[in-house]
Amino acid sequence: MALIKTTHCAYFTIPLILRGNTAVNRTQHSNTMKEKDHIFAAPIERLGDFCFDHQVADVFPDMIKRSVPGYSNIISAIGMMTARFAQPDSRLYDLGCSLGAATQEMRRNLNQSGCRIVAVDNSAAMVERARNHLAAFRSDVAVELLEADICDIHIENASVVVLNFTLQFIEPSRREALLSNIYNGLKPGGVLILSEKFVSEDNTINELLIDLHHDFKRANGYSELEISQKRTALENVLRPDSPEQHKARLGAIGFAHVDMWFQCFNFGSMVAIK
Ligand SMILES: Nc1ncnc2c1ncn2[C@@H]1O[C@H](C[S@+](CC[C@H]([NH3+])C(=O)[O-])CC(=O)[O-])[C@@H](O)[C@H]1O
Ligand SMILES: O=C(O)C(=O)Cc1ccccc1
Repeated sequence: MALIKTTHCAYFTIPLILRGNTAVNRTQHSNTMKEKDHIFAAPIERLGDFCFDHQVADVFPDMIKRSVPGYSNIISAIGMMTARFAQPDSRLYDLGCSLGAATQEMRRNLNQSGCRIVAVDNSAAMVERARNHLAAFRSDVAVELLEADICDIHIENASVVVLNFTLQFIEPSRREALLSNIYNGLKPGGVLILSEKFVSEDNTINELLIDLHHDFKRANGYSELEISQKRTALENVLRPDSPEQHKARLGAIGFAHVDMWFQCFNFGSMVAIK
């Protein structure tokens, strides 16, 4: 198999996508939402850091479904929590919205008047596709889609804030300020839904959960090469905290109630209420 050289991004310069054994020119495929993730299928000679570029955005629904245990359950529960926690005339935030899966579920379940959803991502490729994706559904709920760094936006009048597998990509030294900004922008009784990949503080359990996650990926058709190359590409950019670290930080910021509501292997979701 041919080696694919890259520069900064793990796959930045790859001109082709692979479908089974066939290399296909990307421009022939406009139906990006149905692309299968083969990004790490071929050996990559100089593996750079993982980033959310056009290549990832094109395969993202397939990638996240096959890589994150519980992802679709979490998206459904975000809808359920929206129905419970949304307050009239408030804002709902989807921070690191990617293609807008959580935004769309919030929108479908919103049962209060005068609300607006603010969906934010700093990847131009994601925002472009999210705009098309969200435009495909009929809804009376206003959605503001911003291409911005979630650390730079002002959060206000919020009843629901979603960080669905986004905080893990934020520089660790900036996480506390971001969460404080969210806390300050939440109304009393408002909720933060925080989904993350976790590291376990017990080494044996940590290794077990990582192995089980890799089994999950194997069961979803990823090869050993795909698993190991993606793992390397993610090393410097996805830095997980432990559930204990998350709980302590959210409590110290001021959240009145914090707990894990879902966990599968080393992935899970927490709820924090102001
Ligand atoms: N500083 C930042 N500012 C804005 N966006 C950022 C930043 N850093 C990373 N992102 C964005 O956060 C998203 C993380 S994916 C979220 C899935 C989605 N929530 C979903 O429910 O489908 C999770 C994953 O791929 O594991 C990407 O779209 C990044 O561009
Ligand atoms: O695939 C992984 O190993 C993950 O940790 C999840 C993931 C999913 C999509 C983009 C980046 C990481």
